[in-house]
Amino acid sequence: MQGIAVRALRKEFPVRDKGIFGPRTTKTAVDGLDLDIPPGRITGLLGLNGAGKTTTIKTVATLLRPTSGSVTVDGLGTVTDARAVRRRINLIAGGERMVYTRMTGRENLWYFGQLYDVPKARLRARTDELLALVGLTDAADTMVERYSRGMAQRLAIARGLINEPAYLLLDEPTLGLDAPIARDLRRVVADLAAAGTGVLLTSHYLAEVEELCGHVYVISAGRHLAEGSPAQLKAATGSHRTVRITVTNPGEATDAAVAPFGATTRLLADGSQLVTLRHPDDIAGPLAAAIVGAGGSIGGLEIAEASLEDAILTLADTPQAAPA
Ligand SMILES: Nc1ncnc2c1ncn2[C@@H]1O[C@H](COP(=O)(O)OP(=O)(O)OP(=O)(O)O)[C@@H](O)[C@H]1O
Repeated sequence: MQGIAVRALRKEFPVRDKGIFGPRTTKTAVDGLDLDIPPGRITGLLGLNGAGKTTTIKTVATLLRPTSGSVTVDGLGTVTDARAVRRRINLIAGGERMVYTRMTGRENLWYFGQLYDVPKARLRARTDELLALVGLTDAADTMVERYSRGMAQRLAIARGLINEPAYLLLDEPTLGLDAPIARDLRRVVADLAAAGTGVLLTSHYLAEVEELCGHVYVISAGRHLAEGSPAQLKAATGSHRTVRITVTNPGEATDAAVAPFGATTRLLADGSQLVTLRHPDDIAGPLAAAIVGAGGSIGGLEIAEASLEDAILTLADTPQAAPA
């Protein structure tokens, strides 16, 4: 069976409630999750802070053992066949650099390549390819302790690709990266997925998720909340477009004309008036016509499409999103 299959995954951590002498309890970080990460698709995993995303990714990466339930990668269990699973996957976590500072960039890739059993003949070429891919060719023989934060993070991305993983696990991969490098990384990830790599992505940058992901799971308190393509999630939550119209000659007639649409108006510092309307339909035309009909002069019109961010915020606000 191809793909990563997460089935009824549950992960509890032992915790002490009030300091180290407090009573022992357990914290349930993941509470019965089912996820499918097929080859060739970028699958998003979204949720607010503490929803259980990192715990899920670490469990898929064989770094944590499930309390119950299972994770399989191409049919191989992450507990029973951990070694074989590790050859098929790799993890890039934006917050952690996961590279050695007392080695050069090239030495790091060489070292990790050997850990992943990349054949030596292939490793030399692969190292050069990856250093070029992340823009570190010139810094290849510099100690990582002299790298900037962004350079170290780019090296961590190259490290994550060293074994040409069939599945790539990305936990906030663009966290703290400069915009052009983040954009390059997104392109690399999209190309890898187009070539057949299965990707699991968590990111707080919802525009990034919207751009890349074919399917998104939304979780809350370790449980499944919603899933679908970004377009389906937006439709399901009834996310609204926002229309903003600037009127250069404000007056009561404009207020009266836009009121039936449910629009709000606000006077701006330059004396113009901003009319704002959130609506599921394409209503900018009739709204603008009503303003002009009432004698208003339009100085600007802007339509912001509904975003995945709106959809996630709507989901987070729904009662079932609250932790039980
Ligand atoms: N080792 C641990 N011991 C105890 N509790 C933990 C441990 N790791 C995670 N947790 C708890 O499990 C829950 C889920 O954490 P997790 O890091 O998986 O969430 P997340 O969705 O990745 O959050 P964020 O967006 O903040 O990174 C949180 O309440 C967290 O405090």
